[in-house]
Amino acid sequence: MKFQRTAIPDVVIVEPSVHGDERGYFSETFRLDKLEQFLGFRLSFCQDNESKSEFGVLRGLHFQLPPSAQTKLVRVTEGKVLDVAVDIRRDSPTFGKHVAVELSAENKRQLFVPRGFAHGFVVLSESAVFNYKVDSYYDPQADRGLAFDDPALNIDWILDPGKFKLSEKDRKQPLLASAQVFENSQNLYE
Ligand SMILES: Cc1cn([C@H]2C[C@H](O)[C@@H](COP(=O)(O)OP(=O)(O)O[C@H]3O[C@@H](C)C(=O)[C@@H](O)[C@H]3O)O2)c(=O)[nH]c1=O
Repeated sequence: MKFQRTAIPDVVIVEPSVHGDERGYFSETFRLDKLEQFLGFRLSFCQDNESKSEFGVLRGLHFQLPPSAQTKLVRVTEGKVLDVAVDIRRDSPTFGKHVAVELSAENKRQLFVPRGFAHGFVVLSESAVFNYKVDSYYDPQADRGLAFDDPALNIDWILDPGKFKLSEKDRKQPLLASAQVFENSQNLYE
């Protein structure tokens, strides 16, 4: 299992090892000990999620505010997506910047998205199954979002704008400038 920091170092690409043989392959898709050792802090994932979406579906950008902030470890088990994490920790040198990584069933890559980030993805294949772990339970009161097409974020979502399929909620998410964000990144993992 390999870990690779991205341009925003707190966001990490995880690449599980794949052991192929004549039967197919075997892969450890999650190792808490190795992840914690790489990160240098403890995690406690408590909920697993799965969604399936068709081509052009864009889910995001989403986050939960403290005390329900969520770390996400995300992967794709069918199809291909562009996965995006936006730093919304106001005191961070990369506030408003994002990381975009292609995740697919084929490349088996995972993205570690820490608390303090907004997260979203767009489906680039006919359909995609998206699986992820979170370390805080779903809390609708704390659920917040950001407009995926906020010019201040400048995210290249690859597809033509007319192709996006969004939920009602995601069609009216606020711009970063008016959104409630994470004011203090120091205590996010206390
Ligand atoms: C996220 C979530 C939703 N739900 C319910 C609420 C609603 O009825 C239905 C669909 O919810 P949403 O429209 O919020 O689902 P979705 O747009 O897939 O939301 C997800 O998007 C990605 C990008 C993320 O990063 C996730 O954290 C999550 O916010 O599922 C739960 O019961 N538990 C959950 O953990």
